[in-house]
Order: sequence, then structure tokens, then C-alpha cells
Amino acid sequence: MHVSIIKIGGNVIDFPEKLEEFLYLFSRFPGKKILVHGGGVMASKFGESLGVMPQMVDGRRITDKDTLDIVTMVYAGLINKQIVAKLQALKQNALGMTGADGNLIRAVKRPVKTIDYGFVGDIQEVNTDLIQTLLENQIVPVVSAITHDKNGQLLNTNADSIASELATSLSKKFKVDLYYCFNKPGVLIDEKNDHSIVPLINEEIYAELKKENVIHSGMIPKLDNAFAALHKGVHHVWIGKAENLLLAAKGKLSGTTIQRHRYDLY
Ligand SMILES: Nc1ncnc2c1ncn2[C@@H]1O[C@H](COP(=O)(O)OP(=O)(O)O)[C@@H](O)[C@H]1O
Ligand SMILES: CC(=O)N[C@@H](CCC(=O)OP(=O)(O)O)C(=O)O
Repeated sequence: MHVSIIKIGGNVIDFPEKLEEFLYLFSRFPGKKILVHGGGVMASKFGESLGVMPQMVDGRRITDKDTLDIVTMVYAGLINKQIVAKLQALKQNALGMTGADGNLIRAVKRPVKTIDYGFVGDIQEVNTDLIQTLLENQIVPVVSAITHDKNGQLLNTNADSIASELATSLSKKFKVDLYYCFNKPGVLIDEKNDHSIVPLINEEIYAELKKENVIHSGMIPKLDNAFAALHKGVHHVWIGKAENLLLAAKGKLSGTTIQRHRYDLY
């Protein structure tokens, strides 16, 4: 089986017409597929409206008890169910899940080192048998950024990490491609210039661009997750604009392809 894992970020989800367009393209995406979604932008706005201010460190949300309740309501509730309903309308048999549903993703609360992230989960195990059963029955899993520790505690886990870990675990059984869709057309040399796409990136280029601060903030965990997935057996990793998803599926260069080393050939 060939499985595609497609991740959509909060900057697209927050714009209803962009989300609608993306979900239409996702519904046309060929083969077995899983949708992983974040929703960080909406969670921050919703939290602020309730007086809970967002606190991010290295692209990760510090998640206290109130924040955990908010992200659970926003990711596992509102966003997940809206996406599922829209995909059902597009004739996709979507099934919305958190990591707790069917014990899909077990995580541990991140140990406190220099920073206490609170209820943030690091993924330990993925129930690949469950995913296989769903995919074999033509069901499209829609996975939100909430995991659990199997002792009754929900945890907040970055959606890029969920996509990477799902891809890595499934790659032990299947050929897996990973697509990170966001609001820019790929990794850019100049963030303000959509034409400055880096078509291929390897760890050497990544290190240089990071040093020069060309790559920063949310793009760092995204690329770390992308390289980790490639190292652990994922076949192909792509980063690009949500609206270019189908071009990417056809192998047309429309965003950034991640390569392990300088001389890897895709
Ligand atoms: N070199 C770069 N090219 C493109 N985006 C970059 C770059 N460096 C940093 N970024 C930032 O990374 C962000 C994407 O990360 P993030 O906000 O976590 O994505 P998502 O929308 O998937 O959650 C972009 O919106 C952009 O502001
Ligand atoms: C621990 C942690 O940082 N969790 C993320 C999960 C959501 C997410 O990743 O959303 P985007 O893909 O839209 O950024 C957060 O709460 O922001």
C-alpha cells in the first residue's frame, strides 16, 4: 500500500475560502491518504478572547490546564468536525480522530528541562494497525493535534510532529509520502518574495540558511520533522502551498522537496 500523509496548518485553516479550496484538492488527491491538521492561529485567537494569552517557545505552545482545554475544544472539536463535515460533502468518508481515539497516538508529557511546556506530549507509539484497517475500508482519517498518555491525560502535540511520526511509523509497513501544506509556496530565500523558492533542500543547505536566519520560527520545527521522517524511512517529503498540492502529487516541481544529502536523487 502507498500512503500519503498531508498536513495543513493553522494559517490556511483560519481562512474559510482557502480551507474550502484545500479540502477540495485534498478530496481529489489520489490513493490512500490521511489528513493531519493544526489550528494554532485559531486556538490563539480563541484563547485571547477568553483572557488566556498564547505563549510559544521554539514553535511550541506552553500548554497549561486552561490552554489544554482551549486547544482540545478548538483542534479536536470545532476544526476537526468542520473539516470532517466538509470532506463528507465532498464524498470522502472522513473520520475525525485525536490520538486518544482508538489509542491512535500515545505520547508522554514532555519532561521539564529548562522550559516547562506543561501538557505537551512527545509521541511514543502510533497504532498503525488501526490506520491500516481504516485505510483498507476506504475511510479517510482526519487527525487533530491532540494526543493522550493512556492514563487519562490529554496532551497537546505539534501537528507537524504528528504528521512526521505517523509517516515514520507507517513507513515500516508501507511506502509513505509526506506533504506539508502551508501559506507560502515553499521554503523561501526571501520570505516576502514568493518566487524565491528553494526547490530542493538538504541538511547542508538547511544548516547554512538557518545560520543566516533565512529559515526561522515555525519553519525550523517543520524542517526538523521533515528530515527526521526521511531519515526514518519516509519516501518523499514536500513543503509547499496548499493550492499546489495536486501539482506536487503529480511530481511537478511546485514547492520544496526535502533531500537527505547533497547527492540524493529523488
Ligand atoms: N525561509 C522561510 N520560508 C518560508 N517560510 C518561513 C521561512 N522562515 C520562516 N518561515 C515562517 O514559517 C512559517 C510556517 O511555519 P508555521 O507557522 O509553523 O506553519 P503552519 O502554518 O504549517 O503551522 C511561515 O508562515 C513563515 O512565516
Ligand atoms: C505543542 C504545540 O505547539 N502544539 C500546537 C498544535 C497545533 C499546531 O501545530 O497547529 P499549526 O500546525 O497550525 O501550527 C499548538 O498548540 O500550536
